[in-house]
Amino acid sequence: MSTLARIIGLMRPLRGRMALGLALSVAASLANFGLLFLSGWLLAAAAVAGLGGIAARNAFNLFLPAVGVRFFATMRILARYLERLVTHDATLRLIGRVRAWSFERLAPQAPAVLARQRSGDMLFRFVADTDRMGQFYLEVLLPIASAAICCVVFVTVTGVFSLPAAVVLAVGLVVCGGVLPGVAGALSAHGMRRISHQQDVMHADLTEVLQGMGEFMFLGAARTVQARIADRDADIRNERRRVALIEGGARSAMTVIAMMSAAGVLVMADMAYGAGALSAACLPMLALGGLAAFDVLIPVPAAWQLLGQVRVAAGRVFALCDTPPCVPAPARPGSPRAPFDLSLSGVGLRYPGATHWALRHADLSVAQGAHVALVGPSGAGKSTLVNLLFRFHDYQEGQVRFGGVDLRDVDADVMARHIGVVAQDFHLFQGSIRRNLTIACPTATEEAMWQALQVAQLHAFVQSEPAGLDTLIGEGGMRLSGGQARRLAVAQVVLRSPDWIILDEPTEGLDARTERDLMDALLQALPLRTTIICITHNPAVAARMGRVVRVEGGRFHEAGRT
Ligand SMILES: Nc1ncnc2c1ncn2[C@@H]1O[C@H](COP(=O)(O)OP(=O)(O)OP(=O)(O)O)[C@@H](O)[C@H]1O
Repeated sequence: MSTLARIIGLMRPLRGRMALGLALSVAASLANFGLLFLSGWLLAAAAVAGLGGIAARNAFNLFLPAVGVRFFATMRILARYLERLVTHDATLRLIGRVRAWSFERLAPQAPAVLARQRSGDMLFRFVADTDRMGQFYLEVLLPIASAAICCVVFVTVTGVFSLPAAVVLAVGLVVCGGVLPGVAGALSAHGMRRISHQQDVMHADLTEVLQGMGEFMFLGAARTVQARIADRDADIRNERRRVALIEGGARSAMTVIAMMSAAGVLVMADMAYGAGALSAACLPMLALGGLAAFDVLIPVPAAWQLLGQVRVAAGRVFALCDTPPCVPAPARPGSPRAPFDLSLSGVGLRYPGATHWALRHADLSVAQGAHVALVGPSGAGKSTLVNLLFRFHDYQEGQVRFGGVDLRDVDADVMARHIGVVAQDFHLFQGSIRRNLTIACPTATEEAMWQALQVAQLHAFVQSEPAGLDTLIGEGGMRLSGGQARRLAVAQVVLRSPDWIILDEPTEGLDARTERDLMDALLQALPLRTTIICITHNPAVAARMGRVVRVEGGRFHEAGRT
C-alpha cells in the first residue's frame, strides 16, 4: 500500500468531520467568489441604470442583489469560522490517532529494536513526523480538494455567461494551480529532502548534546560538536533560502498570471458584449469573479510542497512502526500460575547480529520465595537473564518455564506484572518523588509510599526535605546522588510488591552501613512469597542471599548455599 493510502486509511474514522470541513471550506470560497461576482454586477448595473435616466433608475431593482451581497458576505464569514473549528479539530484528532497508532506499534519493539535508533532521531520522528502526517488533511488535502471543486464551479458559472471567458479562466487556473506548483515543487524537491535530512541529524545531535552535555565537556569535545551543529544549521539556512526563492518566484508568477487571466476574461466578455451576447453590467462581474477565483489557489503551492514532506515523514514513521518486534507475540497466550517457579533447561540466547552466545546450554531452577545471588564476571550473561524474562529478546535454544507455562506463550506485559526490576541503567522520571512512586504503583497510599521509602533507606532523606514526597528530583533524578537515585528505584519496586524482584547491583554507590541496612530491610520487609534475585559483584551482598549462582560463559553454576 502506498504511503498516502496508509495515511488516508488512518483518517477513515474521521471522514465525517473531514468531509464537513471540506464542505465548509468550499462554501467559504464560493461565498467569496459570489460576493465579488455579484458586487461587480451590482455596481456596474447601478451605474448603467443611473446613466439610463429616471425610468431606468426606477425600474432598477436594487433590493434583491443587495440581499444577495449581504448573504454572501455573512456566509463567507460564518463558513470560514466554522471551517476553522471543524478542520482544526479534525487535524488534532488525526495527530492524536497517528501518535496512538504508532505508539501501539513501537511499544512491543522496546527496547531491543528501538535500541538501534538514535534517541534524538526517534523523538523527532515521533513528534515532528507524526505532526506532519496530521497536517496532511488540513494543509494538503483540504486546500487542493477545495481548490479543485471551486475551480470547476467558477469555470462553469463563467461559462454560463461566456464560453471563451470560461476557457481563458480555466487555462489560467490550471497553470496557477497545477503547472506552476508542479514545476516549483520539482525544482525545490532536492532542497526539501536535504533540509529534512539535515534537520533529522541536527535534532539527533542536539538531543545527544543535551543528554550528554557533561560528558562532552569532560571529553573536551564540546567545541567540535558545537561547530558541527552550526555547520548543519548554516546548510539548512542556505537550502531554505533557495527553496524560498523558488517559492517566491512561483507566487509572483501566479499573481501575474491571475491578473493576465482576469484581463483575458474581460477581453472575452467585451467581445461577447460587442456581439450583443452580454449586458454591460456583466463585464466587471466576470472580471472581478475571475480575480476572486484565483484566491482559492493561494495555499495550493505550499500544499504541493508539503505533500512531499508528508510523504517523507510518513515513510519514516511507517518504516519504524513496521519493523517486526524481536519477540513475536504468542499465538495462544498463557497465564503463569502460582507457585511462580522458574526453570531454564538447555537455554541458548544469541543477540541479533552477535557472533557469540550470551547464554548457552544454560540450566537454572529457582523456586518462588528463594533468595538468589547471581555473581560472575562482567559480560558473563547475568543481565541477559533479565532481558530473557521480560521477553526483550528471544532465546533460540532450550526451554524456559515460568509459573508452569512456557515463556514463549506469555506476553511481555504479563511478565512485567509478575516481575519487578531495578536495572543497572534504571530510569527515574522528571517530577517529584511522589510522581515516581505513583508511576510504579498508581493505587499506592501515602503510608505505603513511606513504608517503601523506609525499606529503601530513603525515608530519612525525604523527611529532611521541606517538600517531603513532593520534592522535585530533576530530569532522570539529576538532583539526587547516585545512591539516592538507586534507592528510589528500589522503593518503586518494593511498592509494586511483585512476585519476583530482580535487583541489579542494588547497593552500588552506598556506604557499608547503608548497604547493610538496605539488605536487612529488604529481606525483612518483603513477603515470604517474594523471590529475590540479586545480581551483584559485592561478596557481602551475595552472602546475604540464601543461594549463590555463578554465571560464567553464559552458563549457571551452583556456587553454594549461604
Ligand atoms: N543488546 C545486546 N546486543 C548484543 N550483545 C549484547 C547485548 N547485550 C549484551 N550483549 C552481550 O551479551 C553478553 C552478556 O551480557 P550481559 O549484559 O548479560 O553481561 P553481564 O553479566 O550482565 O555483565 P555486567 O556484569 O557487566 O553487567 C556480553 O558478551 C555482551 O557483550
